[in-house]
Amino acid sequence: MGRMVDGAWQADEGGTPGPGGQFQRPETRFRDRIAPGTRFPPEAGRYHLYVSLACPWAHRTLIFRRLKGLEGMISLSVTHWLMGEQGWSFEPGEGVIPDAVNGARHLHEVYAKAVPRYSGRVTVPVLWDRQEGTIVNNESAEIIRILNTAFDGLGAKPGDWYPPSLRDRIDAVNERVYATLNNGVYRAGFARSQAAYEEAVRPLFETLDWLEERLARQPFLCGEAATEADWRLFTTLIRFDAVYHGHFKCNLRRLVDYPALWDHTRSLYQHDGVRETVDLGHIKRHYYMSHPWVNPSRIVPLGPILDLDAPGSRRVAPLA
Ligand SMILES: N[C@@H](CCC(=O)N[C@@H](CS)C(=O)NCC(=O)O)C(=O)O
Repeated sequence: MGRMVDGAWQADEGGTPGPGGQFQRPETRFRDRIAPGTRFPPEAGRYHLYVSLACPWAHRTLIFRRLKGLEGMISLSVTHWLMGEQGWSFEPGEGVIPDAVNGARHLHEVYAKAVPRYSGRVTVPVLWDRQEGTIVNNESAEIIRILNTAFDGLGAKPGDWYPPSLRDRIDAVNERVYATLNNGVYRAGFARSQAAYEEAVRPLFETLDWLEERLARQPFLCGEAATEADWRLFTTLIRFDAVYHGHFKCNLRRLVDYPALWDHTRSLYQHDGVRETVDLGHIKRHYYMSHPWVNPSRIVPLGPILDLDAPGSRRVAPLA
């Protein structure tokens, strides 16, 4: 891992822990929107998405690109699974899509093109604008909102995954799921003290219990329709038994031990085109090989065996 300081790459070991050994996630830097009449108007063929198939935050944006049928309008690069000394790269490998826009070998070159003296972390996802030659946004929560509506006038697939009538409910679920689960798995896995680890794992499983109870009563997190909140949960849960349970020590229970959550995960996985966005090979190799301070042998476990194709019972559709 590493970071940029004044436009130059510097290797490090995954950020600075807090005083109690807690993992601290830094703020993202590029926060613009795509909207008519702005510096970044909606246009087919203008924007490019950089993702890693391993990363749950980038995975959200890949899913929204698919849900909204934007493959023909927004081009894609996929990094190599290994995040090594130089950070994310486009070294050849199975599933890697090289950077045809900027010709970068490493993602940090893309950040340096946007801001030559950039200081900060070099993360995926990145939404790039070919015309201005810069980064529009590198915050997944915002990129999925952009993809959800910005291209609707240009022929994106209909469907609002963040409908006004459900926003309060979606925001409330997102807040808890982000703090204790999406980011909670990292707080557990990157903790540098026993106390920091336990402080992360206990609320994480309280949230899983709370979600299980909710999904036993209703098909989706905010009621009868699937929403953004379900997709934000999905990208963490699809990685749960394969990496967070072992590599990040989130092991009080497995996802498959929660019948409703496991059914919900499979239902989303089986929704139109979503399984093609899931690459457990990239996911497992990335985590087990990229964090040598967590897994010094870099051995990638063979299991678990997961039957993701066992039929899920929920009919995934946004609010009509
Ligand atoms: N807030 C960002 C977080 C993205 C993020 O942390 N991505 C990780 C991969 S899972 C990354 O690229 N980390 C590299 C680093 O921190 O150096 C988002 O949600 O878009």
